[in-house]
Amino acid sequence: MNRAIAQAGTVKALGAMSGTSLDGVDTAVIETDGLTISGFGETGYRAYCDADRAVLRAGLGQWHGAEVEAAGDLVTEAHRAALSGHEGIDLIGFHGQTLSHEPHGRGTLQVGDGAVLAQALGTPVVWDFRSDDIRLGGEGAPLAPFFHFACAKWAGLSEPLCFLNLGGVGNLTYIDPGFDRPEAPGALLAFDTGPANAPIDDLVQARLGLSMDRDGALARKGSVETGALELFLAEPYFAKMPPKSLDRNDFSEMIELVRELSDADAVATLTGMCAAGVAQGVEHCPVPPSRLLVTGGGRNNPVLMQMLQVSLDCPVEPVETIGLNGDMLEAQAFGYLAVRVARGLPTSCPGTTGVSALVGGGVVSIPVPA
Ligand SMILES: Nc1ncnc2c1ncn2[C@@H]1O[C@H](COP(=O)(O)OP(=O)(O)OP(=O)(O)O)[C@@H](O)[C@H]1O
Ligand SMILES: CC(=O)N[C@H]1[C@@H]2OC[C@@H](O2)[C@@H](O)[C@@H]1O[C@H](C)C(=O)O
Repeated sequence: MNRAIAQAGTVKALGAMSGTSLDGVDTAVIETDGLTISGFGETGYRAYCDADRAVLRAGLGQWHGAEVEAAGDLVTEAHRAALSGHEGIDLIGFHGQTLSHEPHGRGTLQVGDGAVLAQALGTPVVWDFRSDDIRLGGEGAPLAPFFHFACAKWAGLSEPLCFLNLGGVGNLTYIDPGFDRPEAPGALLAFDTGPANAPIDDLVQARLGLSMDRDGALARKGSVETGALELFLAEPYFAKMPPKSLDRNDFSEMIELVRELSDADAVATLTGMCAAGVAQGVEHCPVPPSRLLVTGGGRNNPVLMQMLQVSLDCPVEPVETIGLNGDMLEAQAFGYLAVRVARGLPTSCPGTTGVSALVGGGVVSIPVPA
């Protein structure tokens, strides 16, 4: 019996995440028993080249067909390369690449084949983390909150706080570390706050051939167009109570709201929309958070971080402030969640996805000896 699938003890899990920004594959080792974090190990990053990104972009919003197949093959191969070479791994947590997400419609689609990876790498792989949650009426996302809870415990935090991921999409996790289990009612509240970097990336790519507004250089020169911001916040999503989640392109019409603006004003306005979505989301927290710990690439954007700081009454800091690696938190999360799935522990609850009951969904693929 594989150690990681046994019912106790700390194991070395290797997590992998390819997120909605389509920037590349993050990999990270985490030592855990599925409850507490014992340590963080080596990390890796394999960037997608422009040709890779074009294949993935062609699959966005699709559910079937040649573009989905091509994206899936690319993701599997990219992960086979990225996950090779790590020593002494007991279990792999493979998220795959989300192409489409419509939890109360067609469901959710993450491409990449964990069974192929298990066989190629000779290591058990946990994958397809979101489907069971949706089958039980949940949003299927966000799933990192159970890991954020473990991180808060690892850091010895005791006051209610929030983790905020600023990737292509933003997601917020409210945590009350006073509880001893993430699934305890009241321990967690989580949801997607709105678009984060995806619309900014898409606009600067289309207008300027840039992959991002690096360091907020453009936003710094621009001004937020308040009319567009008000139209954005009038979107029904923001009045909706959690649970709620988003597809990467749910707000792609935002680009229309800034079409007539200069590059700097358009980027500043999209950045302001991201911050406004977060500020609106924090209002849902049961008590005001003592601090907001920011992870994901958006924490590197000083203009966005400043907009968040002036919008909130608590300190807004990168997760590095408490010794975490904001580039790798999602990869670590799927290593952590993989151990939980393998050991029959929940990975989502009503407070994080609106699922009707605790669920620890996922497929465990075991390599067949040659
Ligand atoms: N120095 C920087 N300045 C501004 N933005 C940055 C910087 N570094 C990264 N970013 C932004 O962060 C994005 C990547 O963030 P991240 O890797 O967390 O996204 P992801 O994990 O793919 O998305 P998600 O969490 O939604 O799945 C980039 O596409 C870019 O927009
Ligand atoms: C369907 C899907 O892949 N959603 C992603 C996306 O990217 C950020 C946000 O929206 C979050 O809800 C989720 O990913 C993170 C890893 C999560 O599940 O916690």
